[in-house]
Amino acid sequence: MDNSLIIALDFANKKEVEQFLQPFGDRQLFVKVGMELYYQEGPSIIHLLKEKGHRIFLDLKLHDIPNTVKNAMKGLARLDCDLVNVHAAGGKEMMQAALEGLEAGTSMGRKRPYCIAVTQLTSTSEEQMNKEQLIPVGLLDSVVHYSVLTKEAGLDGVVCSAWEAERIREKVGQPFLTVTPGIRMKEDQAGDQKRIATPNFARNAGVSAIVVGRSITRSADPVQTYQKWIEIWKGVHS
Ligand SMILES: O=C(O)c1cc(=O)[nH]c(=O)n1[C@@H]1O[C@H](COP(=O)(O)O)[C@@H](O)[C@H]1O
Repeated sequence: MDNSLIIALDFANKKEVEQFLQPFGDRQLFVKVGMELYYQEGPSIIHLLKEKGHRIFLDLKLHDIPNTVKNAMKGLARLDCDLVNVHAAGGKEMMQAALEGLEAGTSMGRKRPYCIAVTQLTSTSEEQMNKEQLIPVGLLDSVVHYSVLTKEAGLDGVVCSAWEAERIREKVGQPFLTVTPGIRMKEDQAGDQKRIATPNFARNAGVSAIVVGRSITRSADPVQTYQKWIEIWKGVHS
């Protein structure tokens, strides 16, 4: 998992995914399938990506009562992805249930997928969190609090912004994954993301993996853009 650049395949259907991946040839990538794509294509998109040898983060952000999450995770485990996630706001019992489900659904002899929890979405600002969620603390404190809860539930790490990763490591220790979306080059549009950081910043903050969507998928030459991102992320141009 460490030092991965995960490409968010936020596309409407399988055809768009194939068009995007075609110029990458046989190159094996770490890709993320989120709700936009999974709700349209279902398990078949996972089978297709696995056949091509890609590693997969299945990002469905489960958040429901523990029993429902447990049974849903049991089914998702059978897809044999590398990484899945839940919302930490669902609580410790729900997160423990997610793990139980994953373990129950993982075939004998296989390793269960890593399971991480979303703390505060990278599209959330401190002001929004205070006013809309009525959480009366600083955003960093909320993210660290959810990270501690996630660790106590036995999960493998969190989704957070690069700004919180160092503090989480100090508080929670290792091993604990910090997977960070909201990554942008200086010249990129932030769009709906509020807590953004550059790949250089993320690397210096010691995050485990970055998630990059539109900066690569919507670029004029995705293969070249991906290559540029990889070089910066891996520190070739640092
Ligand atoms: O769980 C996620 O992957 C996720 C959590 C979060 O807090 N913020 C976030 O942006 N994401 C996902 O990461 C991707 C970011 O995409 P871009 O903003 O296009 O780079 C999207 O697929 C989001 O669904």
